[in-house]
Amino acid sequence: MDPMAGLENAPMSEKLFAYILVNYRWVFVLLFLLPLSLLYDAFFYVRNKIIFRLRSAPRQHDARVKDVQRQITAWAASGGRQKLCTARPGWQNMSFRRGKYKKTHYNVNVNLIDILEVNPNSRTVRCEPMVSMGQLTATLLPLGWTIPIVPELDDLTVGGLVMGTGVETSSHAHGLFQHICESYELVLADGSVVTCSATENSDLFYAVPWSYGTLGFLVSATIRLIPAHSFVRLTYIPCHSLEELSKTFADESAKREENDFVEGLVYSAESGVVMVGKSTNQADPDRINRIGDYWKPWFFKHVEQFLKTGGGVEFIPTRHYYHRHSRSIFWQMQDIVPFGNHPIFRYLLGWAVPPKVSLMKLTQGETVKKMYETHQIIQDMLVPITDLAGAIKVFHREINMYPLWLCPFYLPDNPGMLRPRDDRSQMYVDIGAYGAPKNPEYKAEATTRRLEAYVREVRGFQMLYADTFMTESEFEAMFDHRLYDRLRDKLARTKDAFPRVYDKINRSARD
Ligand SMILES: Cc1cc2nc3c(=O)[nH]c(=O)nc-3n(C[C@H](O)[C@H](O)[C@H](O)COP(=O)(O)OP(=O)(O)OC[C@H]3O[C@@H](n4cnc5c(N)ncnc54)[C@H](O)[C@@H]3O)c2cc1C
Ligand SMILES: NC(=O)C1=CN([C@@H]2O[C@H](COP(=O)(O)OP(=O)(O)OC[C@H]3O[C@@H](n4cnc5c(N)ncnc54)[C@H](OP(=O)(O)O)[C@@H]3O)[C@@H](O)[C@H]2O)C=CC1
Ligand SMILES: CC(C)=CCC[C@@H](C)[C@H]1CC[C@H]2C3=C(CC[C@]12C)[C@@]1(C)CC[C@H](O)C[C@@H]1CC3
Repeated sequence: MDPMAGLENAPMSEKLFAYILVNYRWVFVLLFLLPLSLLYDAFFYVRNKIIFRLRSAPRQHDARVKDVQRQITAWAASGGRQKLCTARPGWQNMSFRRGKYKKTHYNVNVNLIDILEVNPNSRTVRCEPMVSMGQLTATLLPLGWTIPIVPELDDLTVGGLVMGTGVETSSHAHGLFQHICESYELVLADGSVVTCSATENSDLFYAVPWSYGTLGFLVSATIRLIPAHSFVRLTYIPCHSLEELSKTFADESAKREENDFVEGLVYSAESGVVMVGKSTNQADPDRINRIGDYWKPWFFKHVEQFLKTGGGVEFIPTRHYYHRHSRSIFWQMQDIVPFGNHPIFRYLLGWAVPPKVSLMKLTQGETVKKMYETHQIIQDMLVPITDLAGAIKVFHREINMYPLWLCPFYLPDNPGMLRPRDDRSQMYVDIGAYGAPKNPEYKAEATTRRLEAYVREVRGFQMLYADTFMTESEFEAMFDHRLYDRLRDKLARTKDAFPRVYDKINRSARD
């Protein structure tokens, strides 16, 4: 990254400071953020153990819901002039941005952080909204269960994934995070508590995903469980042309019964590796690879080798597979600790990484933030899988940056914000771009706007944790607001209480 960009006329001392901040950020990360991250995790580990022993969470849930209701009553009693949002501070969420609205809206504390019930009979797990993916896999796997989609990264929360979205490499079979949820319990703007599912208050059930907390507060979600296996048998298929890559990826994604996981990493305009996984309890001991062990190379670097060696098969412990990109935060760690994948670093300090995304966000300061805004792209664009090759060409032209993450997902023709092209259930692919574009013409706003226009043209979607530069009418062309608006008209006080989605996610609403 060029730390001097935008500082051409600044005093020398300021330029030097910016240079150190950006290029030697790793010193601060190693000395402060890693120990802080460890302390933070250790605290919650002990806390969860105690709560689990006391079995206290289910008893406390009703009281916690009443507390959310009480806050809404207090808001109404105070005149209800401000709009409502959750009180979760902006630095804690899994996005580069913080909502400016947190400072102006009425903050409702929805601090519900426990797993309420693991029910093997109904094959469901009931979670409060702040339960994280790391917490969920740590709890469920030892019991022999898992949820069908475990979105990576560890700190993603159930609430954020329901109100936003979640996607993972099992999504070609199971859909998005919303599609594995059986019901939601919400506190609405009039203070009432409702439960919704595909058969009860179904309009609300289908309107909640992608509503970004603008229809009500989620206080619990019931999520489907499937049996967990010990290993993922992962086959690496190297591809040496765009045609081969997109065809292999689409063909493997279409095998919804056969393949439990499908993922692609694109390493250049003409090469990539498609990975196909199958859950199993039997592993060939000679081919077990515990990729999550701290001394192991970063996963995306490991996968790249298969382009040269010609493919292979490995057995990866399931939890290691779920969190395979966590240590390297996909490939963002290479910009933060440039020598983070060096064997000496891995053996000495690999056990302490990654630093928490939230703490990096909290401590990044204006200079680093500006560098990321100008020189990095963090985007996920969702397009019909039939457009994959065309989309990779567009990404190559616009950003010329690798790796790109490919994750297929099945989009059923359900009511709600996300209508598949031609109103027909079909396979989509999430193309994730995280890093510094190599195209010298890259301009954050102009380039992202061109990518957004392309995605609208092919009837795709943009993930909204990322920066969006769409106007409101472009946004409404991408997302179907009919059911959402009907619900906002129908549910008492909702329009007064909550902003519209666009008001929360557009670029000017976020710092
Ligand atoms: C029937 C049942 C009821 C429960 N009821 C409650 C309850 O009322 N309240 C409550 O709080 N919890 C409850 N739990 C969940 C319990 O708190 C979990 O065990 C806890 O969330 C994590 O367990 P652990 O770390 O001891 O798991 P372990 O199996 O010991 O952890 C496995 C590994 O995961 C790692 N790990 C642990 N947490 C994380 C994380 N967040 N991110 C990344 N890695 C992690 C650990 O370091 C360890 O290496 C319940 C679980 C069950 C099965
Ligand atoms: N693998 C993946 O699929 C990845 C997904 N993401 C994205 O990250 C986001 C999730 O991150 P996370 O940090 O967990 O969530 P956030 O705190 O970012 O929350 C996302 C949205 O959900 C709303 N929300 C959260 N909890 C509740 C609740 N209990 N009731 C009502 N509204 C709620 C928030 O409202 P408010 O603004 O009022 O707080 C916010 O608008 C999602 O948007 C997801 O798409 C990011 C990386 C990877
Ligand atoms: C798998 C999917 C769908 C998305 C993954 C997105 C993540 C790679 C990004 C989401 C939030 C991003 C942030 C950073 C890195 C990339 C993400 C984790 C930083 C940690 C980069 C360094 C900055 O100083 C702070 C950023 C916070 C958000």
